[in-house]
Amino acid sequence: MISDASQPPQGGSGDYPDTLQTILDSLDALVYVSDLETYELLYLNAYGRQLWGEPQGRKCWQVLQAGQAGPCSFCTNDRLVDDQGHPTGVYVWEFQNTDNQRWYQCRDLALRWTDGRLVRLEVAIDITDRKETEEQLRRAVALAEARANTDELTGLNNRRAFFALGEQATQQALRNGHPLSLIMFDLDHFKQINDSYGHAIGDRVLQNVATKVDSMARDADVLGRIGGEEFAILMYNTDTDESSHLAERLRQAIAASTIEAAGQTLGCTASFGIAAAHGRPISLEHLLSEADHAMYRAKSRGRNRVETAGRPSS
Ligand SMILES: Nc1nc2c(ncn2[C@@H]2O[C@H](COP(=O)(O)OP(=O)(O)OP(=O)(O)O)[C@@H](O)[C@H]2O)c(=O)[nH]1
Repeated sequence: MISDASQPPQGGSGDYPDTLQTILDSLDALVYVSDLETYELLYLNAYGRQLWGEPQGRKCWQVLQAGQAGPCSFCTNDRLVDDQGHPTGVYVWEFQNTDNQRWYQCRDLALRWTDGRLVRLEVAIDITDRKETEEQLRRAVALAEARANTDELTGLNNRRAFFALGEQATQQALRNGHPLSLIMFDLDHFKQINDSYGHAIGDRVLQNVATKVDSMARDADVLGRIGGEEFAILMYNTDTDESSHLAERLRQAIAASTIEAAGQTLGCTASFGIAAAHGRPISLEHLLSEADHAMYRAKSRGRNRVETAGRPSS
């Protein structure tokens, strides 16, 4: 349409056929034309003039964007022509305007202007509302996913997430021939805390323990609350010496840690079981079962201790 015009329109002047001018000016979309080489803004419809004023021979990056000292780094001009300088067709993209911060879906096209030079025609519609809805949806999905994987009380991975992440880490360790070990622990006589002080205070004890685990484990470890008062730490690339060391430090930290509740200072201890893959093609399930047996050995040998699968008790 525009390339057929006898004169390039000059942003609302009367030298363009009235009806076409009216159509362009009544669009709820930005339409502009700029010189592909010099960036001079040759045409701006009413939508654009209302937002950015008259072009007055200025360049597109001076009028339509903010803070540009030269052609915009995100300019799509080079996508609109091929190596020989021939127009390549419509290029569609989405972009947040640097001046008014609105999001636009832009349809860009190189074409010959009335005087033969190559120009860029852009038709851009405001998609800010759609972008905001998409962003809200993305956040809601991320939140729902996080909630589905997180233990509400402690903020650690829940059992489901622990197994999902743990399975990945186990497979990876087996594939790469890396050591893998697992610490499991269960609070001692926790029922007594609930029975004596109530469930809410029991919850605070669980939160306190979770905070300790979280602060002492490494970022790469997979932590989880896998049962009521049962926790697990899967340690990638770690042998039993290292996991025993962490378990012992954790045991001591939990035993030394207290909370103030009901006018009293409350503490608890935990019993630990450790198992390691030792290069065996072992499943996470199997590893957990070995750690569980070791943990029950710790319970039966007096609690508040660490036992390792396949090693005699010390
Ligand atoms: N406060 C609270 N208690 C929980 C939660 N989940 C499980 N429990 C309690 O944890 C207690 C576990 O009791 P038991 O399995 O008998 O174990 P225990 O008393 O710790 O004894 P041992 O494991 O043998 O040392 C029960 O009283 C459960 O109600 C929870 O989310 N919050």
